[in-house]
Amino acid sequence: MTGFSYPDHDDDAGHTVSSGIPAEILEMHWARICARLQTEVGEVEYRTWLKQITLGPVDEDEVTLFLPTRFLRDWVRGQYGDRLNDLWSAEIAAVRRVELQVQRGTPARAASAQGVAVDAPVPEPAPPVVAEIRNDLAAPLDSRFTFDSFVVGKPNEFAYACARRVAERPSSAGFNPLFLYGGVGLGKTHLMHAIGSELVRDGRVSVAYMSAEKFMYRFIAAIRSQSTMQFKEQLRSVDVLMIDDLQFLIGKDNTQEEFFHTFNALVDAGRQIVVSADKSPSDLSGLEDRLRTRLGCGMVADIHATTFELRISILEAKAQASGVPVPPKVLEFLAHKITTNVRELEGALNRLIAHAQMFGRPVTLESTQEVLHDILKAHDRRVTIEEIQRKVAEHWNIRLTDMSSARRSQAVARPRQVAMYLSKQLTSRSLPEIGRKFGNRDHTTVMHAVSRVTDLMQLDSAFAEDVELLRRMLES
Ligand SMILES: Nc1ncnc2c1ncn2[C@@H]1O[C@H](COP(=O)(O)OP(=O)(O)OP(=O)(O)O)[C@@H](O)[C@H]1O
Repeated sequence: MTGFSYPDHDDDAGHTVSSGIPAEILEMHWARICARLQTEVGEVEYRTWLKQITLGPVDEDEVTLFLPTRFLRDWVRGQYGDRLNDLWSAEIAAVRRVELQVQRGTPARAASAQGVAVDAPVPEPAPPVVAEIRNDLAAPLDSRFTFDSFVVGKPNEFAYACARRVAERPSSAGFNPLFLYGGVGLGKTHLMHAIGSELVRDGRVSVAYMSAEKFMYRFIAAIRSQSTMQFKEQLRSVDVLMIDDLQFLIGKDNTQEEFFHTFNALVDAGRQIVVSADKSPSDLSGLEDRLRTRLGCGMVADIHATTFELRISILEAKAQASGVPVPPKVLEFLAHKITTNVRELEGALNRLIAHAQMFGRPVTLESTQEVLHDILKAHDRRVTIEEIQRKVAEHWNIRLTDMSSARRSQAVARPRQVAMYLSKQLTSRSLPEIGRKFGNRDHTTVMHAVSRVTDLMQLDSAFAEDVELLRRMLES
């Protein structure tokens, strides 16, 4: 498949001259790539590392990007080199290589939340870093998104099993189309790329993966260049068509219509379709009924919100892959704090790891709070006594009802005292109010709990660490 093509053009803007692509169009592509990266890695991660890239010359099949220091160049290459390649070639199919170069004078901003500057003396430009772009699909697949790197847990095991099944036996009855849906950053794209990579690796079938947005742009470009027949033929010649983020087609009636026909042609010819969206087919109310009906008649698999256990497993896997030791308490802390989205969780861990590597210091709970100060703040909320009770009960594995029960065994009484202590520390509730929330206990019981926990924390460092961890998790 090919991407956009541009007529020859004499550019007069000067700084980003390419072979035939107007400078303003290049800037538009670059802006779109930046916006995509920003969504993928999160605002903070983006501002810390990626915003410092500037667009250099674009030449035939090669894009040059500038960074202000060698450190940043190496970091961006290591963490985002493949992604930049993929995104550029998805924008302009002719692009084969992305070079990352150090250039004096490009803006060096703070590299960490603490404002540690990285604009140390800029070394002579190193030889350009060249990464090859794979050109086997409509949009290249991200080589990081494989089945092996996907961590499976209760919330995603069904979707994972369906994806594996399609990768093993595309077009099986009951699995066509495969419709994956779920909230933002929960792994839909990851699974689609994993299916694609698996099929392409075996060389069994031809696969085309693209976002619904890209599908629309290509369709419009084909109409403009009067090559819709060619576009249709190309699409209908693949064995597996994967369209990501289908909700983008809501309200785009002509593109929906085209997709519907492509869909029918492929399924009728026994080809596999994989689609992702943020909602189930029946809830995608802006899509035409007939399309929704067809989308829902294969296998529909929901990726649910992550659980604490899954977040821990994902963090463990990613920390291990990085080679930087991250203490379990830090992983627990992150998994408690960042609950919405795996992308953000991953971004936070990457930042910690980068910080540890940059300064040669181990990752600790303290450094985590410092380095992720802004992210944690964004996830902060007012803590309630109920929440404290729940977290403490979870931590020591007791029943929530024991927070207000009359049971006095130490296994129950101690966590209850900790919950009272934390309620005093973290909320503005009075002692009698706290007492009432713990089974109508007297305020003197709460006072006793506070002083008992304070004493114990001084005597027993492991206990103190547990309480401290809980406090950090709950703190706003
Ligand atoms: N179960 C998982 N195991 C490992 N990594 C995961 C898992 N789930 C998500 N991720 C990672 O989280 C990030 C976001 O995932 P992905 O882009 O697939 O989400 P998405 O559901 O497609 O989001 P969006 O709705 O924004 O398109 C990726 O880096 C992905 O590798």
